[in-house]
Amino acid sequence: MNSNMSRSVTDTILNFIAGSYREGGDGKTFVNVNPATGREIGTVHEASEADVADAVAAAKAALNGPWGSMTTAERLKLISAVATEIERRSDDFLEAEVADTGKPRHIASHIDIPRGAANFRMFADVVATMPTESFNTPTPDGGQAINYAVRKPKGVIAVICPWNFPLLLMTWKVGPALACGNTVVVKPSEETPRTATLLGEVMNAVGMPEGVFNVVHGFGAGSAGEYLTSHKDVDAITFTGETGTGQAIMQKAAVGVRDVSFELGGKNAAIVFADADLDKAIEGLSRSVFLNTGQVCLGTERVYVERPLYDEFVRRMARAAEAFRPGAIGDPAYLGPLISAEHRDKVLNYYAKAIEEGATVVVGGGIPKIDGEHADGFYIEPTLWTGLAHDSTVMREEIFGPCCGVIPFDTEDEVTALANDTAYGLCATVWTENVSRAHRVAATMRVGVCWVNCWFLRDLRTAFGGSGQSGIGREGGVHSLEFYTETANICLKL
Ligand SMILES: O=C(O)C(=O)/C=C/C=C/O
Repeated sequence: MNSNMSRSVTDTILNFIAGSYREGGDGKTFVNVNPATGREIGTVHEASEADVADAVAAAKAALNGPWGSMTTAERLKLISAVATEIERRSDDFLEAEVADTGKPRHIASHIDIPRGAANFRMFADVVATMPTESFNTPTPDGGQAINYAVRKPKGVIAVICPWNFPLLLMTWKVGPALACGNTVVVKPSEETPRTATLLGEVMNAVGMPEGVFNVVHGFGAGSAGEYLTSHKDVDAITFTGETGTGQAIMQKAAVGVRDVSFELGGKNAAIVFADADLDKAIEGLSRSVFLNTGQVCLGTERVYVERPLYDEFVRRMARAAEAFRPGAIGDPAYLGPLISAEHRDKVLNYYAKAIEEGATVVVGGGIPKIDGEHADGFYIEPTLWTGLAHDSTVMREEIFGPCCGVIPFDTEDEVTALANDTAYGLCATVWTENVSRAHRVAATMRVGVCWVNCWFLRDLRTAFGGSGQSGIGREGGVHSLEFYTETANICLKL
């Protein structure tokens, strides 16, 4: 499946069930659009309820078949082979990801695709080296017993993944799920079906038993996502996306008491103290606000700057925002499109709301004028606001676009209260050269991840996830094992 930006024909994107590609049983399809041009470039076949049932049945059969009877070493060898095959086909994954998202090629080639391979390799290592526990237990009769733990796969995992880092976020779940011996049924976002579908070719190429990895397409109510999350043979559900969708999935998971792992929305704060290294803070925050056109769950949308630095910070951040060139494909400063016209309308509504709420638009605020092939792409201006109240809608609700509001503060207590004044709790960044203050303030942030003088620096072994309405559970390193395995204790009387 090779996609290029100026395609005339459209690709056919199929479901992948029990090792084979298939159209949807109900004959339903939906269009796949390239956000950089606004043009249709594919036809996606929706999985019917029967197709989803077939996928779950194939996943269950694999658990009770060749996959379940494989030794850990054999299983991990296959997982590592998947990573190698993704790397061998990185160009195909790059084309597919860029076709679906319109994101700059350097982001997809440096972040999305390498993480696709890393997420498999990482968890093969974790499972291979992860110890369990055992205890020598003196018994009341003066004898001994041994207690030891064993980790078992949970079973069939439903993986519902988002459109902003499609391969990265799907494999961040599929990697540990398979490494721990589970099987998966993946429901990619309807906006970005390509790389998950392409991964099926990789699974077949390495000889993964059929049914271990399945992909079903669909969107909205009464479709694949709903069939999957309510299927009685799905043992657990992992999801990354908006908090509202998470709540709906959680209700489905309650039937049958299935476990969930959620990475949800955020309204991440940055705190910039007057003693911060301003070059570092501007470099880090211009990435955190504008990378992937602000479509990053870990991105920053509210910045608090200590008053003495405030004016200089706003000036420097404005320059950083102006340096981006929406729609200028091939230009190093290229800023990609938002994922869809609907999402751009949502972000534009917040741009209008900001004006209503008294914002000063320092930079941006609208749709850029773009000629030529990308005139109909879903581009938007990178935007910087001052003058917004901390409790304004724009400073409280997740926008998921290339924009942020900047607010001055005077004391450490004031700013930690402001940063924590949110129902979310995904991540935060703190910028200061004062080491004690860095540790102190980072520890007070009610988030899952706090970066100090950096952003999106990822060690895949660390605990990763959100507090409050930003999620449930932690992914990364051994933390993923808590969700993808059931630990059993065996007590043996000697
Ligand atoms: O880096 C990761 O493992 C991860 O999950 C990134 C999430 C980005 C969400 O937008």
